[in-house]
Amino acid sequence: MGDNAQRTEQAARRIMRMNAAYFQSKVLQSAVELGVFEMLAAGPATAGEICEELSLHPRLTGDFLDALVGLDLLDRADGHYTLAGEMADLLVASGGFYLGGSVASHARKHFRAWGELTAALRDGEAKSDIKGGTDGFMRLYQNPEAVARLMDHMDTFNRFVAPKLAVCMDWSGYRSFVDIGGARGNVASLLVQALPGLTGHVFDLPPVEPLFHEHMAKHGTADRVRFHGGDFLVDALPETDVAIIGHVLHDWPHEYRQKLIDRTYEAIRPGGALLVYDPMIDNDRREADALLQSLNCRVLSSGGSEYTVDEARSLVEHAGYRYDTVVELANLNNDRVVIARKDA
Ligand SMILES: C[S@@+](CC[C@H](N)C(=O)[O-])C[C@H]1O[C@@H](n2cnc3c(N)ncnc32)[C@H](O)[C@@H]1O
Repeated sequence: MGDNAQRTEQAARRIMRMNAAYFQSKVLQSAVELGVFEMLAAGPATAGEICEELSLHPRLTGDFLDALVGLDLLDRADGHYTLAGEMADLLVASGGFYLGGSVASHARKHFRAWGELTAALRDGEAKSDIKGGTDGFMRLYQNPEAVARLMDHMDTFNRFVAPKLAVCMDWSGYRSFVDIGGARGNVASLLVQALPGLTGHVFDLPPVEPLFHEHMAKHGTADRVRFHGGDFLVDALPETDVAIIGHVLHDWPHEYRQKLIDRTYEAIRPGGALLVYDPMIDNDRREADALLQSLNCRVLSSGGSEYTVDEARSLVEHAGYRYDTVVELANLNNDRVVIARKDA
């Protein structure tokens, strides 16, 4: 084959891989939804046993299970399927670190919304039933199953953020922080454990409070972190040395982002700091991951999008902060944290 033909074939292969990348996502999501990993965590099983236990159709079961073997999620020996190791362990709810909540959230919410990307690109509308904003979250909090999925999904990502926030700046002069939109307090809880001198506050919508208390009790941090219920665009934020806003700004249009950052400036004591983290876009707008993440925000919430580091800088400077630095967290979704200072 000539060079040209080879290049064409390689390009075609790349396109076709991209085109069918969702096959893998859907096999993974169905395996989680059907409970394949939970069942095999209890012990090996044959295709027939899995088919019967999970009420699958015999015609599809073999290909489905063997595809999971091909994707290194299951093993097969002597006609019995077992979990393949570390990746499969992350999909078993009773294991330490569980990614199944996040996978389920993608199956139910993200995948449907992304299915309408073409329409969204034309009409600019979010394609999930929860379109973001305070009302969107309040509607979501009426559905306990959806809330549980959202909390699991958020904690999947933020559990790797907290240890990095603990070392991204010198906290020694600070005694308190407030995590604004801090949900059930996972970041706050991990942060007070990493930084023993610190008192934490979480500010979130009132329906989150019971989930917060449950989470603090589970993690033994109830005496170190306090919950404040309210609307962060309207109600007074607690006075603090450090404010954290993570995975929040990308749900909101520019004017609301600015309003929230302005409000933190009022709440932070002179000499304090603001930490903003999100999967920010590089200033050159070339990194595909953050840009795809931005489209994800746009199909899920009206007015949501990722933003560049320069845009974050301009938000904090406009509020009166001194921009300090940006730190790459190199975590699951490549968050960047912008650190801004309020002069003493
Ligand atoms: C995507 S989550 C981010 C959670 C957490 N900061 C993290 O990094 O995983 C957004 C949070 O903002 C909260 N939120 C949304 N609108 C709010 C509002 N108007 N006032 C207070 N909290 C709000 C939601 O309840 C939710 O917990």
